[in-house]
Amino acid sequence: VDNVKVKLQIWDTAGQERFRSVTHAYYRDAQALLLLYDITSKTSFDNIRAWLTEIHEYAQRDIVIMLLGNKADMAGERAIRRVEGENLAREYCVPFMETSAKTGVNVEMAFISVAKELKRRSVRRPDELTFQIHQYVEAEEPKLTCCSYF
Ligand SMILES: Nc1nc2c(ncn2[C@@H]2O[C@H](COP(=O)(O)OP(=O)(O)OP(=O)(O)O)[C@@H](O)[C@H]2O)c(=O)[nH]1
Repeated sequence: VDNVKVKLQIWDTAGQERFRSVTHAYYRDAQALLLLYDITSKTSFDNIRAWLTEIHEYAQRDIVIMLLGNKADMAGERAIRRVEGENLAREYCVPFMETSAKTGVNVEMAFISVAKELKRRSVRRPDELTFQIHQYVEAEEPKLTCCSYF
């Protein structure tokens, strides 16, 4: 990323409620979290609030979080409007985008955004323009604004 090597070790944790007690161990020391819901599933969207509350409690305070509405390729079966994802993200002050693991849309963008933000936090030169994940994502997703939940 911008001539700096950023190595990501990616863990895919179980989203199901019955594994909730063990997932703390996975993200307790994580530097970044991609929190996904399925745009065709209201239940998965509704679960995001519980995840965000839990992350707030157990994760590192300066964790980089990104909310992703996945299965964007299934717009015909959409249960959650894009604006609902945007509003939730705004409420918790996290960047948001819709992705598709099937078509790949925004997948690279999501990882690059996180990598850039992690790089910004670890490498700071006085003359360097400060990268801000929200500004970077907002350039792509102009409707986002930020507050300070995390
Ligand atoms: N059409 C479509 N299907 C997807 C997409 N992403 C995942 N799927 C499908 O959705 C199903 C569930 O995907 P998983 O990756 O197992 O979901 P998960 O959230 O990791 O599941 P848990 O680990 O149980 O929490 C699989 O059948 C995937 O092929 C997507 O972007 N588009």
